Amino acid sequence: MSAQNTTQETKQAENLNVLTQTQMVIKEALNKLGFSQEMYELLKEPLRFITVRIPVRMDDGSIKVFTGYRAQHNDAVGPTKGGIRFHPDVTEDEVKALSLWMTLKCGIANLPYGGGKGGIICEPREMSFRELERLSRGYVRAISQVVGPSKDIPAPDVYTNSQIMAWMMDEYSRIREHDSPGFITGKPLVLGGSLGRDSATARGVTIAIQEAAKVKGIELKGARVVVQGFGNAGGYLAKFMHDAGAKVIGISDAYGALYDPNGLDIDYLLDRRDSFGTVTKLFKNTITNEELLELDCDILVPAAIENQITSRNAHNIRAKIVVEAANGPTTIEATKILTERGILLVPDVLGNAGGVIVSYFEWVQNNQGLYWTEEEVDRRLQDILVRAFHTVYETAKARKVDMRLAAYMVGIRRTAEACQLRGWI
Ligand SMILES: NC(=O)c1ccc[n+]([C@@H]2O[C@H](COP(=O)([O-])OP(=O)(O)OC[C@H]3O[C@@H](n4cnc5c(N)ncnc54)[C@H](O)[C@@H]3O)[C@@H](O)[C@H]2O)c1
Repeated sequence: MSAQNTTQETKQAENLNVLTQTQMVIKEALNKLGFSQEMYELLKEPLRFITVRIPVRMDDGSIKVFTGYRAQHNDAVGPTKGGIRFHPDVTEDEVKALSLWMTLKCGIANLPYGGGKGGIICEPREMSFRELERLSRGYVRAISQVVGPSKDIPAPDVYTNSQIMAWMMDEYSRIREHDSPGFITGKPLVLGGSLGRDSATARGVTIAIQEAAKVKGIELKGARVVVQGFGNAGGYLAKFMHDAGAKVIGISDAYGALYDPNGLDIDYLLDRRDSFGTVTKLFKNTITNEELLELDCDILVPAAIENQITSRNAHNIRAKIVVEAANGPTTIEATKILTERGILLVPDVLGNAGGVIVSYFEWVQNNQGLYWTEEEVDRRLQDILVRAFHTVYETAKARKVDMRLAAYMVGIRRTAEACQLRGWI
């Protein structure tokens, strides 16, 4: 058998379905915590999942019908919470997996929420501003019965932003006939957004990197950092790393990657980036995303999409720390390989929880009508994430499990207990 065949078979054998991968780890986490098989049966899928059809009048006068989803994983702890993704590759399983991850994040950060998530199959990069507005409003009309400030609270995700949140909030407020800022988070500041929400995910990733670097004895000043994805999460993160004195030697977007062993000019790249996080198209000397991931560096941050580190390339990763800003960038198989190789992996449900934590702060501020300073937001975020990092890290050590399984154990426990206390299981 040729080496090429073996690689292909390994790839085929590896489970790349994000939902079934997540279910496997949830099952193991519940087992380790001593919960029953029935608990797994309840938590392996969202409690509620709806599919909607959204007719949109396009600029040329035609009508296009889009498919959207909303998943509500579990509301035993409180209302469900999670972003809305606009992407051509959105699938039912992806939205479900994303909602399960939101439950885990809220559990790790101790927020009074369960997980939710939404998505629309569309190509926003090819739609006009007005078409995007009509699609956003149409989605809210389609899901308005099952969402709300004390039911299910959406937020931004891939290819959605504060403008889209503003349209959605406006549509919901019109339907309900009263102002409802607490319906959605990630809003512009003048519409009840929170200071620090835009950069919250990257701030959280930065805190996780700082704690992981301490554990690994790596000095952040001068550390070589590679970031895959240059959108909301990756762009801010590259900037924060640069400002902390680290050397950002590689960044990428959907079209390619840039590499400079002496450090890239992040401010310049952010300046030239478009609203979809694209910048590499402007350059000739690009490398591929695959090459980027295997660069010699201290800290690697996948901040784009799923299944980027798999059994195919995990042996070639040269970073000492991998912090997942994206959701689901590393497969279960690759997690094992990285852990065996002594690479410290900070999993998504911990690494990128900063987004939902500051979304929670935004919702709290909307509910109380009293707004906080950016310093207060940052201080509270720091407190929660430092505690969460060490809880997960200590669990991994004490239970002799990898960081992902430890994070799942910490994250799922509260929801499982709440289901028991409510008498559901
Ligand atoms: N924004 C948040 O608050 C938040 C919170 C938690 C998790 N996340 C996760 O972080 C990741 C990125 O989200 P974002 O909000 O920064 O999205 P974004 O839309 O702002 O940016 C996405 C970036 O990824 C790049 N990209 C897209 N497809 C790619 C591919 N195939 N290969 C390489 N790069 C690709 C894009 O070019 C862009 O630079 C997602 O997994 C998202 O779920 C985001």
